[in-house]
Amino acid sequence: MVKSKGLTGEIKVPGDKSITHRAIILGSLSEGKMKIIDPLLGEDCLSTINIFRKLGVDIRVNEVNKEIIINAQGYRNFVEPTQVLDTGNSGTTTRLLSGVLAGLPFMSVMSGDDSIAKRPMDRVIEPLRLMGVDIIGSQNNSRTPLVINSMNNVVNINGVTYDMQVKSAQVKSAILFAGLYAKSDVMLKEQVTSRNHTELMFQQFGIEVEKQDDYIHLPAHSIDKLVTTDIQVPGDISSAAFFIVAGLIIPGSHIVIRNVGTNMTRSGIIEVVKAMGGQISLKSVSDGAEPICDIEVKYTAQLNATDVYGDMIPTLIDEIPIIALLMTQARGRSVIRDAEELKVKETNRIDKVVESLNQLGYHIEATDDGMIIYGQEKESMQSTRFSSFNDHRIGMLLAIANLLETEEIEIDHIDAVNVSYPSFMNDLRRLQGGN
Ligand SMILES: O=C(O)C1=C[C@@H](OP(=O)(O)O)[C@@H](O)[C@H](O)C1
Ligand SMILES: C=C(OP(=O)(O)O)C(=O)O
Repeated sequence: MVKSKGLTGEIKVPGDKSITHRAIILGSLSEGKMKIIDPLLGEDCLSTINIFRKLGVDIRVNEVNKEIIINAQGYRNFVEPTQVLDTGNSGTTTRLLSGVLAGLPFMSVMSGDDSIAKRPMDRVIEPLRLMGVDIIGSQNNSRTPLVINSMNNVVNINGVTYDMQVKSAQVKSAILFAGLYAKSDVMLKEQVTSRNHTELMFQQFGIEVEKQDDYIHLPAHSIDKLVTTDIQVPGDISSAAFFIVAGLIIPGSHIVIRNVGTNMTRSGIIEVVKAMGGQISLKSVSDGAEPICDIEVKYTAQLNATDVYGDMIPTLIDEIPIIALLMTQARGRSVIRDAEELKVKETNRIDKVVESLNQLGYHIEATDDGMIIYGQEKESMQSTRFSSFNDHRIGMLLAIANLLETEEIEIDHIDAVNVSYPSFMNDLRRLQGGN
């Protein structure tokens, strides 16, 4: 007997984190008033907002209407910050802003929390230096704090032709943001296509970024083409993922998740659920720059194992913790590979997912680039005291995993969920109550 009854009802998850960050950045760089509708107001996006406020941008948050209003004077009117810019727990803020700050005629210093201090920054420092940016980082240019300093207050950024070595949308975006100010074109090639929200939003702001053969092409002096616009943010599929999986694995569940962003570079979890035989269906709501769907899931008694690897990994990288739980419920052995990037997230998510699911009694093993999950093999829990390790996605994974247990578990540092989904526990309770 599982503890929870089925989750039922409708839900709207908060706005997409990646899209909200990019809208704050582009709205701040442009001139004029713009609105971000249904943004994520989680801690990571608030870190991005606070940094632009320190650069002098007028940004208001209306929590009631769920809007961010930016009244910007353009990047030329930014002021030199007098303090270290705090990126909190947000890798996206740190990496994307390293590209943005590169084009500003002053010195800025960025650093974040203990987790950010461990995350690799050489991946952005190296390409930015190739573009002529004066950026240094601690630990031999590999970690925060990052110091970005325009020589004699003159910005001099070159374009670059660059074949990316890491599978990372944050690195791609850092180069593209720096490339906005470049005096020659940027040509960027990815090994594997990562989320393309930066490219799509550049186009919404009037910038002619386009794919040329295998390269993303950004013309020189693109910053001068920026025209501000309002941005409607779709629901975050990475947040929806927790309820997609809960709906599939908790007996009696039937959930509709409204207005979720289903951009193909992000929606790998849908393909995984289909491959496993999960009851899921999508109904298109809008087919604009970022496609939006309602997603309906129903409890599925018979799920089959599947493997996840290669080009699929960037399309579901943040969902892997909760996909691993889904796989524990499937018949057979599932393998996740090519996912070494998980080791450099808020925590080492290969280790922390395996440790947490093992403690719950599941049979799962860590590998060098992923994990092996032996479905439907469960022993009793080793202890009821767990930790999110200050990683929001591990916290939410544990809260959903607990629904399958007869005993209540304790999750230390569950507040970590505020990074990407502040209303997560409330939404979960609401679905448990059936509305
Ligand atoms: O560009 C982005 O908004 C993000 C890209 C991904 O990181 P990487 O680019 O490091 O893979 C993802 O894990 C992160 O949550 C958000
Ligand atoms: C990895 C994540 O975010 P970031 O890299 O922005 O810290 C995440 O949200 O799971």
